[in-house]
Amino acid sequence: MFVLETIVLFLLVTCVTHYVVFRWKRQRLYALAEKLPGHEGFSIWESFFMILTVHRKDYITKVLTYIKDDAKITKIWLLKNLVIMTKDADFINKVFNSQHTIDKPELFYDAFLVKRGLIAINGEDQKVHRKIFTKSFTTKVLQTLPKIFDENSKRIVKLLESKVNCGEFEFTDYAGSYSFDTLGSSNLNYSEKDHFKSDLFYAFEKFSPIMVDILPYIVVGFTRKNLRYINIGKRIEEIFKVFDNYLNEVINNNRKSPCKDENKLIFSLLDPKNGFDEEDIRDEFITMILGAFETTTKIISSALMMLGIHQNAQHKLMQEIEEIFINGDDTTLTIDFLNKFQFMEAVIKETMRLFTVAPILARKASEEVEIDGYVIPKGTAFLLAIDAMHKDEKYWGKDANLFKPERFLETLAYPQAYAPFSGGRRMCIGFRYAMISMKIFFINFLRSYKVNCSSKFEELETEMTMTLNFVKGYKVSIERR
Ligand code: HEM
Repeated sequence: MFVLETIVLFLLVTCVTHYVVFRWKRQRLYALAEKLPGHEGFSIWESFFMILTVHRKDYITKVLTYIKDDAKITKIWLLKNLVIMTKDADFINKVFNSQHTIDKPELFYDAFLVKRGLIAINGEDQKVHRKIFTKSFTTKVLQTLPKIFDENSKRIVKLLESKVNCGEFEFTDYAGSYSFDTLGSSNLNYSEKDHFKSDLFYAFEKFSPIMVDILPYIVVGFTRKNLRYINIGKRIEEIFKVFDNYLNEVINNNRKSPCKDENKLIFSLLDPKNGFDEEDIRDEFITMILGAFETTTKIISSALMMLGIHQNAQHKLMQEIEEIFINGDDTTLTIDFLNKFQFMEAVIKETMRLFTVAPILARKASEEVEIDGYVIPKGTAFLLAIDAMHKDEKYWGKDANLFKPERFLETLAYPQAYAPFSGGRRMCIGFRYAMISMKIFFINFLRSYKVNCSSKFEELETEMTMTLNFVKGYKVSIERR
């Protein structure tokens, strides 16, 4: 009996000591958090309760419902983590541009499972990786892309012939194949194979929903290693097997006939001078495809749905395309030539505003930092609600929820309220690349086909996971011009 009492007492004293030390070490965090506006009583138990009761698919949406409309920022506690949420354009831009909020919080980004990839990597390593990859996205390099993208898009346009007058079909299969091919043939040297609905294509398609599924596990401290024993972890391992097989194939091919173009990402990844180890190479390879694949695919597909629904916008865009080509312009696709398509650019920008493919971005305070008069404790995570900012009437007017590309032909009242590619030092490295690839796709596609969509704009339902998706898919029908 005495032994049992001693053990219980010992455990009790250990727990209390741990708790007291834990609280003591975080004194300043609690003191500063106290002064921040927001949800006061979100205890550890409530956080657990939310994780257990909310469907994973609605996890992010649920957290965002705590954003207070009348406050610039709203704090919540997610377990032991202090999180600040905001949809305020000025605050968001200050976070983008502060040198103390460049890092990404592991709390959310560990779910990407690519710790060494540019999307999740932090600190000095981020600067080194970003510098190395920037040379693949310079204007000089981008100028070589239109020719490659022209060929890629013409292949997809040809593939689409089988869908003419065949009713509605899922467009992301085709847009996805295009996004895949463009990256493969321009930067990653995996173009020899046709990736239309290949294993690799499907592995990437499955990867994004899985990241949301594992988010609650990551928040409570699971890693890829200990997830392995449960079903979801097994699914992850299967996907990574496909990634690894493919990467090995690419590496072996490049060893046999090494890529000589030092501006290509694959060259930088495999160049011993850059000192990337196996994990760096794998995580960057996946990051680049992940960064380019789903984003470009979803924006191309949503923009075509918008054109199918808003036939007047499609008509206006066709007029622009015809005028530019008929006016005797050089039809060699160059960046200067693409810059002439102003209405097309407006359509793409409006689509990215309404259907922000990365609806929430996150950052972490690597130091204690003052932003807009609030002192934010070191380690705080920021959830930046870009999608909500993009639809806020305060910035976009009463018609904020309507598809109106023309607004981008005028000077925006609040340009800082638009950030589909994020901002500051972590802004999308491929944003110009993406615009070139999307414009070329639309030129070749729209010169061949008219697009229709039977969905009603007001009835389109979206769901917010790591990315924003249409619940019923991206369905359009096409007819020949
Ligand atoms: C419509 C197309 C695209 C959209 C809307 C988009 C959007 C974004 C956003 C919002 C971020 C910031 C993510 C964050 O802060 O967590 C990002 C980062 C990134 N994107 Fe894109 N992206 C697009 C296309 C591309 C393409 C084509 C590539 C590559 C060729 C690419 C590669 C990356 C990479 C590597 C990052 C991480 C950058 C860093 O943290 O330093 N993206 N993208």
